[in-house]
Amino acid sequence: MTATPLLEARDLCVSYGAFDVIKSVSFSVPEQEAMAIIGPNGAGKTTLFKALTGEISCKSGTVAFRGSEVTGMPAHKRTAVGMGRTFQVSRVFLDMTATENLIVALESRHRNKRERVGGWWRTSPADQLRNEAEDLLDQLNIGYLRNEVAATISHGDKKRLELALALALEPTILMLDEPTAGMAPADRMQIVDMILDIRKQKGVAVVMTEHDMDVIFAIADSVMVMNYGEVIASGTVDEVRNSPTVRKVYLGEDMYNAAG
Ligand SMILES: Nc1ncnc2c1ncn2[C@@H]1O[C@H](COP(=O)(O)OP(=O)(O)OP(=O)(O)O)[C@@H](O)[C@H]1O
Repeated sequence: MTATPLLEARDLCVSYGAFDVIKSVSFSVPEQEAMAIIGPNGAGKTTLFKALTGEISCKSGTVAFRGSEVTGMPAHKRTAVGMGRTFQVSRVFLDMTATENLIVALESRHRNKRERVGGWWRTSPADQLRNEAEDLLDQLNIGYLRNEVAATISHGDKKRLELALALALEPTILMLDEPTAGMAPADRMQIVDMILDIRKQKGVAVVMTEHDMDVIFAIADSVMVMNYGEVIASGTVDEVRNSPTVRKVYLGEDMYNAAG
C-alpha cells in the first residue's frame, strides 16, 4: 500500500474569466519532501500556488492535505491545519519589532490549537509568548532582530522574519512563494541555509516557486516544470535538468537563468 501524500492536487483547473490558466494539473508531495515549481514567465506558477494555498478558487479538480480535501477551504483555515506559507510581498507588521510580530503569530497558533498559555511556574501569558518568540528567533539564528522594528530591517532580514512567522504556526508543509525574490546572491544562500536547517530540525515539507536555479538545486528533491498552464516535466532535479522537453522550452536560454 502506498502512503498517503502530504499534499496532492488532482486535475486542477483555474481560469481568469474565460482564460484557462491552469489546465488539469496533478501532482503529489510526500511527507518531508521539497518540491519546486518552475517554468517560463506566465506559465501559471503563481496562479497554481494561489490555488494550493486557497487564495483563489479552482474551476475544477481537488487539493488534498494529508488525505483530506481542502479544495473549498479558505486560506487562513489551510494555514491552521498545517499549510504554512510566505508571500512574495512581505506581510510583516512594519510598526512592530520582530519579537512582537512573532508574538502575534504564536498567539494565533495557540488560539487555533486551543493551547494553554502561561500559568506554569507563575509565568504570565505575555512572558511565555515573549520567551517562545525569542527562542524561535534564536533557533533560526536571527536573534539579533529581537528588538528591531520591522520597518527598519533589511529586505533579506524581512524575508527571514517571514519564514520565522510561517514557522511559528508549526506547519507540516511550508509553501514558499519566491523566498529569495529581490535578494542579493549572498543573502540568497543565507536563506537557502535557513530553509535547509528548518527542514533538518523540523522535518517540514516544502513547496516553492523560485526564479533562481541555484536555490532550487540546493533545496528541492523534485521539480515540476510548467508551460502554458500545463505540467511538461517532473522528476528529480537531475531528471528535469536533462529532459529534452524542458531544454526545448528553454531553447536559446541558459536554464540556470530561465527558471522564473
Ligand atoms: N488576475 C489575473 N487576471 C487575469 N489574468 C491573469 C491574472 N494573473 C495572472 N494572469 C495571467 O495568467 C497567466 C499566468 O500567470 P502567473 O502569474 O500565474 O504566471 P507565472 O508563471 O507565475 O509568471 P511569472 O514567472 O512571470 O510570475 C499569465 O498569462 C498572466 O498574464
